Amino acid sequence: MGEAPAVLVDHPENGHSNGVCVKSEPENTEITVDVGDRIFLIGGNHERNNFSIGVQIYDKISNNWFSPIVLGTGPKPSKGYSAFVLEQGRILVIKKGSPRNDSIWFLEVDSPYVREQKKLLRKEVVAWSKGVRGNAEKPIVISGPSGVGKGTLISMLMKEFPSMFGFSVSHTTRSPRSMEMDGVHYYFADKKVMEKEIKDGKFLEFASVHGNLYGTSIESVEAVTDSGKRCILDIDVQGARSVRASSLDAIFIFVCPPSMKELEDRLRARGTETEEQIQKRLRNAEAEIKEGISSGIFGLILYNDNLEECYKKLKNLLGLDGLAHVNGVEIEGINLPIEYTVSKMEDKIIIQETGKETRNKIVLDISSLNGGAPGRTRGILVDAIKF
Ligand SMILES: Nc1nc2c(ncn2[C@@H]2O[C@H](COP(=O)(O)OP(=O)(O)O)[C@@H](O)[C@H]2O)c(=O)[nH]1
Ligand SMILES: Nc1ncnc2c1ncn2[C@@H]1O[C@H](COP(=O)(O)OP(=O)(O)O)[C@@H](O)[C@H]1O
Repeated sequence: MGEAPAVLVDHPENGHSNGVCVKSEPENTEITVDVGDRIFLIGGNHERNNFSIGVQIYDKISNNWFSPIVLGTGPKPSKGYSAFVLEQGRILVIKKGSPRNDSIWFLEVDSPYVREQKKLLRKEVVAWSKGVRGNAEKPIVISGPSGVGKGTLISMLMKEFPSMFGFSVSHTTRSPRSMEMDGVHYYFADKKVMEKEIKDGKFLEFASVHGNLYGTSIESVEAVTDSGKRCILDIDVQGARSVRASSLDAIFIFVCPPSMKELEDRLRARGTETEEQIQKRLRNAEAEIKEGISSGIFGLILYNDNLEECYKKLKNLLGLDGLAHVNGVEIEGINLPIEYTVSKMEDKIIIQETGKETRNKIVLDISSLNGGAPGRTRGILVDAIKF
């Protein structure tokens, strides 16, 4: 490997590290990407092993090839690749013929993380990070009036996806219900102790709800995140407002009842509150629903009429059934067509199906990427257009 490859790089802005479009031939098992003084060869016969594609670097100044340390779990070899150089020292790699949860990857070549690792390891370093659609891994805040079914929906989600979700256990000064366990449903706290901890900055948010103090400790959320799970918070509208103003980048779902009468029936049927408590909850419900719908805090509103249908919709919103609504368009994962051309226009990657009468166009919006190696790169928005 003593010379530069016959480059299939199309670089109208030669020498710039941003916005360079690289074309891939349909069946290229490798791709070269030009970034400043370097050419990155991704894939090809230089695979690290069968499990992850390899990366080689050609240094234009010294005319030398070398192998960097490749951090992270990279993509498996594929039938072909397309690649684009993005800002912040990363290369977007689109894999051909891959399952939809494995088609978009980022090779970080000069990101802050890679620069830090280079310093630490005193070697050339690149790092893989898988691209994740939308906000798939953000914590989920679920609010709604008492008795609407938040707890029921959350239990269903945790039961079906036990390794995926973790519940943020709140603190409360209310008394436990007969089936509730300390540390599982709530931390049942003494008011004075909880107030002191709030003062000490241990809480992400807190609120007085139906006459009791409730709050989410920072520790509760961190414990879930540390275990690698996606955190679910069941908190009231005031709490949701505080979380929105905090640094926690969450998605906000508000659950509405089909009617006030149905809400009342559910609360009574649950049989966990006294008549007085039920009346208080119902009085508060109207204001909560009004605020939930009109405050702009909640990006997603669910109507819990038929439980199964509502649960299905919830899974759909969270992308758990392979379907997700993005800008009102329903599409299935990032399922790339078999034959396509790919191009980049500013912050959008346009993948256009070829060779068929009905051609699908998929647009990946990469304008608000976040995260990255050593974790996932999040924030890809996907839109699909049929024409
Ligand atoms: N702000 C805030 N609200 C919470 C927290 N934990 C629970 N809540 C809310 O407090 C309200 C009462 O909860 P709970 O006593 O369990 O009664 P339920 O809603 O009738 O099941 C609900 O709206 C919960 O969403 C919390 O940590 N912070
Ligand atoms: N869609 C639904 N249809 C009928 N009953 C429901 C539905 N969703 C929940 N329930 C019932 O309503 C009651 C209140 O639900 P729960 O999950 O405790 O509400 P929340 O946590 O919002 O206070 C429970 O007895 C639950 O079984």
